[in-house]
This record gives sequence, C-alpha cells and structure tokens, in this order.
Amino acid sequence: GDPPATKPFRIGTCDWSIKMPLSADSFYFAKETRLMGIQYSFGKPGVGLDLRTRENRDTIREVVRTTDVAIASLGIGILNQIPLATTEEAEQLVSDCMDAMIKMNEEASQLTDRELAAKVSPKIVLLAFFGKADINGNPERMEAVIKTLKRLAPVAEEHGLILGLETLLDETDLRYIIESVGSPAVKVYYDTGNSARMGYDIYAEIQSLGCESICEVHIKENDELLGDGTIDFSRIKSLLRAMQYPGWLIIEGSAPKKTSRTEATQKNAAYALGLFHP
Ligand SMILES: O=C1C[C@@H](O)[C@H](O)[C@@H](O)C1=O
Repeated sequence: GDPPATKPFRIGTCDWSIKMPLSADSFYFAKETRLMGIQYSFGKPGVGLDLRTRENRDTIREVVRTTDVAIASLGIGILNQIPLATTEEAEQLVSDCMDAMIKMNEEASQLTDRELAAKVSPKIVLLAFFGKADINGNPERMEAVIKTLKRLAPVAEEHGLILGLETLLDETDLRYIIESVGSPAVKVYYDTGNSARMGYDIYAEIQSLGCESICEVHIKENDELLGDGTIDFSRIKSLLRAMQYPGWLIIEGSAPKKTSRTEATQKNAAYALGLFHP
C-alpha cells in the first residue's frame, strides 16, 4: 500500500534570535516571514511581556489569535548569566517558568477554540547552559545540575512539561545526566550549530538520541545562513523523518557577520520552509 502520509514539519524562530524578546513583535515578524511559531523567552520578573502575569498571558494569547502564530515553546536564555549549576536563583526561574506554563495550559483548556488552545499551550522549555553556565568538562557542575533537576522534574512530570537541556555536552554526558535524573520530563534540546561547532557527529547523535531523548531542535548553522555552511540539512531532514520527529524546528542564529538578524532569519525561513515544509 501507500506509505503513511507525512506531515510537514512546523518551523519557527526564537524571539531572542531576532532581538524581539518578550514582546508581541516577534509574532508579527513570524507571520510576515511565514513562520508558524515563536519560541518565547522567559526572563526576570517584570521584564517585557512576562508570562508570570495573567494580563500578559492574555495579551500574548490575543496576539497568537490574531497572527495565527503559535507559541512553539519557551526558553530561559538568562540561565547563561544565572547558572543552574551554581545559583538558587536559577532554580527559582525554572520553577516560575513552570508555574507560568501550568497556568497557560489551564487557561488554554478553557478555550472553546481547540486549535487556538493548542497554539497557546507550551509544554517544552529550553534551559540554557552556555558562557559562565557551561557545564561541559566539569563533573562537579554536572552533579549539581542533576541534583537541581531531580527537584524540578517531578513538577514538570506531574503537569506534562518537558525541561529541555541545551548544553555543549556530547551524547554520552547528556545521557548520563538524563539517566541520573531518571525522569521522562528531562530531555535534550538539540542544537545542530552548537553540536557541530563542538565537533560532534550531529547526524549520529540525532539518530541515536532519537525522539525518546530529543524534545525539540534548533536548526542552526555557524556564522552562515542555513544551507550555506557545512551542515547537511537535507540529511537532518531524512533523519528526523525516519524517527518520526513530531516537534518544531526552531531557527536560531545562522547569521553571517554583516547580515542583520532579521534579514538572516527571513532568508533562513525561506530556506527552511522550502526544505522542511515544501
Ligand atoms: O539556544 C541557545 C540559547 C542561548 O541562550 C545561547 O546563548 C545560544 O548559544 C543558544 O544556542
């Protein structure tokens, strides 16, 4: 018989990558660029359209309704400055973010428009481990992160949320953390550009980690537009198809030195839509 019908991938961008964090602007930008979702930032209390408040959540829901651009997931980039391995403030940030997600999911469940509800119910949050928050090559910090995640994961599990670790670790270390925490709520947030830059075999890692361990993917090229660098995105597409990856592909960075982030994202969106969403 016929092979099973394949759904096109959903493509979005993160709000920080286009320098429009915590605002409605990113949704209008995505709509103009034909992107379907925004990975929305979660930051310190009171900064921008902070999802901690009902008023801001209502505003963003209304923006999603008018633009038809979904909240693909959330991301806490500020963890790069407030490291999860070494600060209690970081644990509080993740906890606040989960509270906001729980409220968004509850509020969405009351909407009669089920398609809209799905677009305003983020389940995945990216936890960033870069710069001074990097834990690569630092077993003590890895152990500290495991301890913290063991406290956070039960809440995520109870509410169907996923904590996605975006790190500079290779597959072996990522597996060690995930297995040590021992919760299905802790997964890898895979970034093609970061892992390629580290020299990892990104194709082997994606295939081996699979959907069981990868919750979401950043499609990123280092200092080049998507498709202009060394990463073979057609190969990535085949791998994601083969593992029946159901999630979002989020465009991040991928801007050559003299190109503005917005211009680069427009070009990257055209490339990603052509390849992954023909
Ligand atoms: O996805 C990411 C999150 C950012 O916080 C980080 O700085 C960046 O390198 C990245 O890849």
